[in-house]
Amino acid sequence: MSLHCGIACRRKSFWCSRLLSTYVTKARYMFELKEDDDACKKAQRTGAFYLFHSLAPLVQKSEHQYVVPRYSLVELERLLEKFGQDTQKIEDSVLIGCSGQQEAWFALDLGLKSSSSTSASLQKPEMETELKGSFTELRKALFHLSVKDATLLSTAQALLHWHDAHQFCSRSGQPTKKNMAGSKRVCPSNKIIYYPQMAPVVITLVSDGPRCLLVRQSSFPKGMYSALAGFCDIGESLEEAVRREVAEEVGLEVDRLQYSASQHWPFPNSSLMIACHATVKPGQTEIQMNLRELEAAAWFSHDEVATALRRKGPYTQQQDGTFPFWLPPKLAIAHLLIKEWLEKQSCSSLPA
Ligand SMILES: NC(=O)C1=CN([C@@H]2O[C@H](COP(=O)(O)OP(=O)(O)OC[C@H]3O[C@@H](n4cnc5c(N)ncnc54)[C@H](O)[C@@H]3O)[C@@H](O)[C@H]2O)C=CC1
Ligand SMILES: [Mg+2]
Repeated sequence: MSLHCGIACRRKSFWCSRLLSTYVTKARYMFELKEDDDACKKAQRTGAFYLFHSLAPLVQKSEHQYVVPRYSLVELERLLEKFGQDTQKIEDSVLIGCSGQQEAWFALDLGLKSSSSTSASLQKPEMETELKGSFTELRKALFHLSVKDATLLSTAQALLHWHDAHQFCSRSGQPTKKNMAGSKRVCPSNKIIYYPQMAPVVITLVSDGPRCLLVRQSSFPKGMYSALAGFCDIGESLEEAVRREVAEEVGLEVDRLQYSASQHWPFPNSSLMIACHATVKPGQTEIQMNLRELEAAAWFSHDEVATALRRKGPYTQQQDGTFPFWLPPKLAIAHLLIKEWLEKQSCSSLPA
């Protein structure tokens, strides 16, 4: 079936947008902006810009939630001029999304130096005063943002980070040049194209029936446990990665595997988290923890998990010196896996 609606389209666009849903129109508009530098530059005139400094997003802190300010192209140009900067810096911005009304959204880092612009990085404190906000490390800001803003800023930070780390061709050593949208970089000398990358990571909630397995790495905040996670090795299928990670980290063999959902996660670089439920073989539940990877691993009952999910932060040290047992917040896909497991447990314990 043809993707086109069959009606003559006078718009100078790749696609005819009549009769298409808002979602499809948006997807095709994004495609056009990634493919066509002129269209993307034009979209900047009516678009909105999110600002970063050295990969930390600008947020305005209010009592309950952080707000993310956005700027028009004119406001951004004025800001750069005020700080004695070349407006050419705007060419470093990357496309991160668009609204249903085709307002394109961009992200720009004012602190990072790029090979395509000669502008110096801007001073953070002066910018913060001018913008009445603060550039806050994404890890800290993420859980104070709405899900929509958190998702958008995660995408933005991951893309800005990738561009910062891929300014030179790994074959010729020459500076690479980004396209206007930032969906790729090209080496002008040998035409090699570099595309932004994500590393696939499996995250698995292992269950033995009445209990689920949760683990801690020493880098986790005190008291927090999560599902088992690990980067996929090259050449592995999703199923093989889950099996290997569980065996490597806790010395168990998984039996059945059920895919749940996936999520982009900006840390440490940019990962595609693929979340699954798995069960261990009956009677094989003895954990043999890999001490190079984990600090703790244990089986938890339905009630222990339900209590931890209800627990609200801050998770401060208790009188006996320990920290309360708590679980990743809603935004993390680990939270979804744990909640799904709990719900399944509750259903299976209901009288028939
Ligand atoms: N969104 C969520 O709910 C959760 C997300 N995660 C994320 O999953 C990621 C993976 O979990 P880990 O247990 O740390 O993985 P892991 O068990 O594979 O161990 C990490 C080690 O794998 C190696 N490694 C292999 N490929 C790598 C790559 N592409 N990038 C970085 N290191 C690589 C490194 O030696 C690293 O120290 C974490 O970085 C974390 O941010 C973890 C738990 C919950
Ligand atoms: Mg791991």
